[in-house]
Amino acid sequence: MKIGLYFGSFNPIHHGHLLIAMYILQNTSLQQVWFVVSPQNPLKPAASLLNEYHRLYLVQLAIEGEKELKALDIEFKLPKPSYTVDTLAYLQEKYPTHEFSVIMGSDSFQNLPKWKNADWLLRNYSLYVYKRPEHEHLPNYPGAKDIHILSAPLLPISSTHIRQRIKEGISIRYLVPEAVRLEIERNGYYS
Ligand SMILES: Nc1ncnc2c1ncn2[C@@H]1O[C@H](COP(=O)(O)OP(=O)(O)OP(=O)(O)O)[C@@H](O)[C@H]1O
Ligand SMILES: O=C(O)c1ccc[n+]([C@@H]2O[C@H](COP(=O)([O-])O)[C@@H](O)[C@H]2O)c1
Repeated sequence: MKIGLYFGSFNPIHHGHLLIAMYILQNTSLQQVWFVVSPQNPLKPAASLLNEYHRLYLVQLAIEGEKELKALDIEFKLPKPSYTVDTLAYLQEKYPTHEFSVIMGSDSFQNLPKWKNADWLLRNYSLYVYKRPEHEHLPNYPGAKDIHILSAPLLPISSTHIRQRIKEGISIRYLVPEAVRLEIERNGYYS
């Protein structure tokens, strides 16, 4: 099966992420999208991170009932911080018959030279890249296997924006699925 891996902190997951996943399923040959929740991005501070199991549960709530979407906790058991190439090697060994590709926003795509073994990743995996505002420039990476640029609809929201709103006591209704909002509010996350 052809699987798109959507790596992220998902701190928390929001409609921007979900819209991309749906766009991928409807407009590419990928058959499933797996959200890989990263406990710790190597390039981001850990300070504002909600516990990884809570973030995973929020993803599960967000995708409940969607057969083509899955939430993965595999990086929880791998060494931290989470290097994408290590996770890819692990997944390929665990699911030898699946063909994996990597989905990312242009912010992550611009940052690729800072990633561990980025050349290996680019040479061996197809990437599905969509443009995010203020990250319009797409660098050219010679030797890359296959880079699909998507014109996906983008919502001008981010997890940072959502955390900020919660801190300021502003509603996050409609920015995240309702089940996610209720779970965040019930537990007082990010406040
Ligand atoms: N509104 C959005 N539309 C499309 N993609 C998004 C959106 N927000 C984040 N992404 C992408 O989702 C992936 C995971 O992102 P991440 O979990 O860091 O979300 P984020 O909203 O960018 O988080 P933060 O604001 O905490 O940095 C990244 O590839 C990022 O480019
Ligand atoms: O492998 C790396 O060197 C690397 C460097 C930066 C980010 N990543 C991964 O990219 C994903 C997106 O990160 P984030 O925090 O922007 O959602 C997340 O899974 C990170 O672990 C991976």
